[in-house]
Amino acid sequence: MVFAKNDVDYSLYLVTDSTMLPPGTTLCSQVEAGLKNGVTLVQIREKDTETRDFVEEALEVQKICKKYKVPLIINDRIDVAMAIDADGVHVGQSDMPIPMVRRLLGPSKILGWSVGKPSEVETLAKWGPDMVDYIGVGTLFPTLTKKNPKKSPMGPQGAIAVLDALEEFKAIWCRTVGIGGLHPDNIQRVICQCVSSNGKRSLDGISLVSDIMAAPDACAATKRLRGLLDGSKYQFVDCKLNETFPTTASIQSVISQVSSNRPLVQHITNKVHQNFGANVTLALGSSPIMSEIESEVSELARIPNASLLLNTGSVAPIETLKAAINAYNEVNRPITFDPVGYSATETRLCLNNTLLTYGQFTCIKGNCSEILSLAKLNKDKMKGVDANSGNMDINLLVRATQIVAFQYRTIAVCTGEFDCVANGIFDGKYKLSSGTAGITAEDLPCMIIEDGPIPIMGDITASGCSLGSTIACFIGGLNSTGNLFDAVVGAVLLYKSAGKLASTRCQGSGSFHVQLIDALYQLFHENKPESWSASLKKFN
Ligand SMILES: Cc1ncc(COP(=O)(O)OP(=O)(O)O)c(N)n1
Ligand SMILES: Cc1ncsc1CCOP(=O)(O)O
Ligand SMILES: [Mg+2]
Repeated sequence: MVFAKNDVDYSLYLVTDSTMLPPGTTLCSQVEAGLKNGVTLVQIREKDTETRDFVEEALEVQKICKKYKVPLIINDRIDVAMAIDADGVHVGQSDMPIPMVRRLLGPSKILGWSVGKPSEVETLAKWGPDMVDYIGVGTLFPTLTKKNPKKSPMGPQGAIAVLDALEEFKAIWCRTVGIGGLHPDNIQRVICQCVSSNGKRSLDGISLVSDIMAAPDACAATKRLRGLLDGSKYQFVDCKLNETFPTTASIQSVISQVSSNRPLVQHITNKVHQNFGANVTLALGSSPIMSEIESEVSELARIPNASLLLNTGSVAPIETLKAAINAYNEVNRPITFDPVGYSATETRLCLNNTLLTYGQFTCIKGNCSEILSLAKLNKDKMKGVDANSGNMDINLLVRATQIVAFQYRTIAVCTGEFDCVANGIFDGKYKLSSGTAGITAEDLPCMIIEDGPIPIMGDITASGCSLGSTIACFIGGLNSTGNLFDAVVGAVLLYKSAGKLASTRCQGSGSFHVQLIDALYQLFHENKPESWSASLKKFN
């Protein structure tokens, strides 16, 4: 049986490994369970098996694949593939060179290549459409299955760079599967986020080993994976995610919800911000808890209207941060991420990037330097953690905010003399292969909030961090019918107006701290956004 290459379904690609079989299962029983429940492509990968045994196993698996009319790919071993007339081969960067493999296999067989960086895409594009049919993009996340991996995990952002390269070098024919550490808790996020910048391409599927091969119930495991792939809606917070633009009326509704729901806002933040953040949270009718205790994050996340603010100014142990992200993602509660000093040092860059690949954030906020760095649009290296405000070009900042929102599938906030808020959530929708149907970052809804310069805002500590507290209160306090974009824009509008009001009432930076809390308290409890001083306008 020869499979037409355009008919290959890459959506759920099982790679075998008989070293992790649970008791009472066999290589063939796990493969058949997968095929019965939605596996669409199989690769036999037996790294430590003698050739004779490998051939016999491959023939057994081939029989089952034929029964379900699913192609069988052989890992590494071109000789075995030819010997049993398999449907294709997968090789990596250190295996036999692709042109040789293609010459041995002939033009009709499926040929897959492991790709981890754009330069490898450039090579396959130069070879043209008769060489590589699909690429395994990874390793996405840490995994114990592949021994001594040569590269560190690339995360969704690394996969986006590969997808962008396929578009840049016009390898339109080439299909893609993500691989490495893929499990139900990250698959939807990967498909959602891994979209090329031109919006035209997302992964064609996911490839995995242990989630099925090590599953005591491979049928159930496969059914769960199939459901995630076909779900097409990643609801990572339990709020309405539509694309309407915020108004003062909708912001008034948000404040009413926050006031009645009194959200619990867990702060994992820097020491300087803790006290002020707690007082800002209280002023906004919410309940702060400054906890960095790993063992209680799951319990806190399950409290009604719980909301997490993760500020990496001075960090809790990374395992605590990861546990918190997991806990809030698991129960679909919002996380506001403030990557303080994002790329100011290698340490902060590594920490923040690790966390950014680790979970889904409802809102990512930063000053203009941090957002420009996140969007890879920063010209000079960040210095310290202060915003390099200067006379920034509004178009550049809006573009950067939209790129961050698009790439992290989040609501991005860029703070400075004027604030930008862009909505990259796409209503939680995702689709294999065709990305966002051509919608790009610059198409994202973006709001500008202005109230003129408030220089004294930069003369106190934790003013930027406390906008994070405000956002966390607003998105945490929403009803399930609440609108996230309204909530984040409302938080920014309130904070900017309160800052302006406080600056007119204070005698210096000491009293500004107090006046800012009073102004937040007053504007929140009055709840008359139409009378606030800051202006709200659509950018596009
Ligand atoms: C679908 C898919 N993607 C990547 C790999 C890894 O192949 P390779 O880099 O050759 O490493 P080994 O699998 O040979 O250890 C794969 N096998 N399948
Ligand atoms: C073969 C391979 N190539 C890159 S990661 C990997 C193993 C993936 O295994 P798992 O799905 O169990 O993480
Ligand atoms: Mg290999």
